[in-house]
Amino acid sequence: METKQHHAVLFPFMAKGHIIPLLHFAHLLLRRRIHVTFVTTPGTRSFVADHLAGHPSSDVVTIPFPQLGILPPGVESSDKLPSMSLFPPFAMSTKLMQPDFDRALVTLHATRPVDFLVSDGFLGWTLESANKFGIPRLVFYGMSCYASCICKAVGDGNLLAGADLADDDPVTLPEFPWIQVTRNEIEPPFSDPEPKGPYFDFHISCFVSSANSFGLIVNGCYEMEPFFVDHWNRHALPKAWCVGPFCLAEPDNMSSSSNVTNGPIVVQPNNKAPAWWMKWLDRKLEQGVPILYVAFGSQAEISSDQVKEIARGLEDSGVSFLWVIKDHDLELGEDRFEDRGVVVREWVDQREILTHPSVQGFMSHCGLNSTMEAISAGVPILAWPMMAEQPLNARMVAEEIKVGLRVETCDGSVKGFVTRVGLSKMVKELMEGERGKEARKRTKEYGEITRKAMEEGAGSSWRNLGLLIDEICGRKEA
Ligand SMILES: O=c1ccn([C@@H]2O[C@H](COP(=O)(O)OP(=O)(O)O[C@H]3O[C@H](CO)[C@@H](O)[C@H](O)[C@H]3O)[C@@H](O)[C@H]2O)c(=O)[nH]1
Repeated sequence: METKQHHAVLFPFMAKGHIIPLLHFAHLLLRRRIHVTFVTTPGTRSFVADHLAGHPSSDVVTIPFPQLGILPPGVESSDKLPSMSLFPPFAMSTKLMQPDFDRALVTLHATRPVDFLVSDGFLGWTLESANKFGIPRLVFYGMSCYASCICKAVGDGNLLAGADLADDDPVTLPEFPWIQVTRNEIEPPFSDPEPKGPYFDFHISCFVSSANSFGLIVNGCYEMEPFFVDHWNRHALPKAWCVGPFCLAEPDNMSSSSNVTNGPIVVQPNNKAPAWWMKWLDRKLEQGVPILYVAFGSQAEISSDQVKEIARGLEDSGVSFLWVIKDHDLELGEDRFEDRGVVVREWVDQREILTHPSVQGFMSHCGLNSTMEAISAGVPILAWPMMAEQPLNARMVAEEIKVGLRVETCDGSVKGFVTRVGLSKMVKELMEGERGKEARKRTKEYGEITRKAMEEGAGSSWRNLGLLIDEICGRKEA
C-alpha cells in the first residue's frame, strides 16, 4: 500500500556555512522518501541545484534577495560580502523577503501540502509565515548544544555586564563551573556590557521565534555532547533534536521516483575528474607523507599580514600541507614550498579532502560544519577561531571532547596575532607530538561514534530523525 509522501520546505540563511548543512539535511529527508522544496535566492540557485542533483523528489524555488542601498548589488550570500562589517545589515535585510516567501508558501501549500518547514534561526520571521498556514517550523541555527548552552548562560546571567571587565578577563559560568569565557569569545552585540540596538533586537526576535518553534535540529549526534543536549532540553526551548552530523548524509541519487514508495533507484556514476590537489594527495599517500589541511571556511577575514605569517609558519614547521585560501590575489611566493605544500585558491570539496587517508590534521577556524566534517573523518583539529561562535567550538574541540589543540596567539587573546613561531610549534605538535597523537586517537573514536549515530536503522541520529518526522507529521495529521 502506498503511503502519502510528506513534504518539507527547507529555507536556509544565505551563507555557504548555512546552505551546505541544510543541503545535506535535505538528503537525509530524501532518503526517508520525503519530498523536499529548497528555497533560496536566484544567485545561489545553481549551487543548490547542483547539490540536489535533480533528485526527482526535490524542487528549488527562488525568491529575490532584497536590494538595499547599503549592500553591494548582486551579493546574495554573506561569504560574498566585501567586509563582514556588512553582515548585520545583510542579515536584517532578509526580513524584507517575507512577502515573497509568503506568496511562495501559498503556491507550494496549494500544490503539495507542506508538512513542516525547516528554516534558519536568522530567518525568525518565517515562523509567522508558517503559522499562517498551520505549518510547524523547525529551526536550524548551525550551532552545537555546547555553544548554545554557553551563549544562553552568558545572556541569562548577564555575565558580561561589568563595564570594567576587560576583553580577555575570564568569566566562570555558574551552570558549568569548569568553563570560562572571555568577552572576546562572544560575538557583538552580545559581548557589549549593555547590548542594545537594531541588530540586538533582530537577534532577540529570532530567539523568541526559535523558542516558539516546534523543535531545533542540531548538526551533531547526542553522544558527542550528551550533557549539553540534556541541559538544553531541561532549561531551554525549543526541544533540540540531534540528527547529524549532516555531512555524513549519503546523497540519495534517485533518477525516477514520482511513485516514491516503489520507484526504481538508479545511482548515477560520479564521472567527475579528480581535482589536481586530490592527485597531489594521492601522491603524498604513496610517499607515506602525512598532510596538514589548512582552511578557514567560507567567510573568515584574515589580514594579509596574518596570511603571510601563516605561510612563514607553515614553511618553518617542516610539515607537508594543503592550504585553501579565499584571497585569490595575495602574493605568497608559493614556489618556496616546493612539493612540500600546495596552495589552492578555488572552491574545494572539503569533505573529499578530509576523508583522504593522507590528511592527518586540520588547521581550522572551527565553523561548526568544518568541525563536524573533521571529527566524522577522524582528523584532529588545530583550532584557530576567528568570529561568530567559533571560539566556543574551539573550546569544545580542545577542552571538552579533546579532539584537537589550539594555536597560540602572541598575547594569549583569542583575537591575537599568531606568529610564525607559535604557529609552527603547534603545527608540529598536532602532526608529530604526543598531544597531537592523543587528540588523533580521540578524534578517531569520536569519528566512529558519529558514524554509528548516523547508521541507517540503528544509529541514534537516524532514530531521532524518524521520531521527529513521526511527531511533526503526526501533529499535522491529527
Ligand atoms: O572551498 C571550500 C570552502 C568551504 N567549504 C565548505 O563550506 C562549509 C563552511 O562551513 P563552516 O566550516 O561552518 O564555516 P563558515 O562558512 O565560516 O560557517 C558559518 O556558519 C557556521 C554554521 O552556522 C558557523 O559555525 C560558523 O561560525 C560561520 O562562520 C563547510 O561545509 C566546508 O566543507 C567547501 O566545501 N569548500
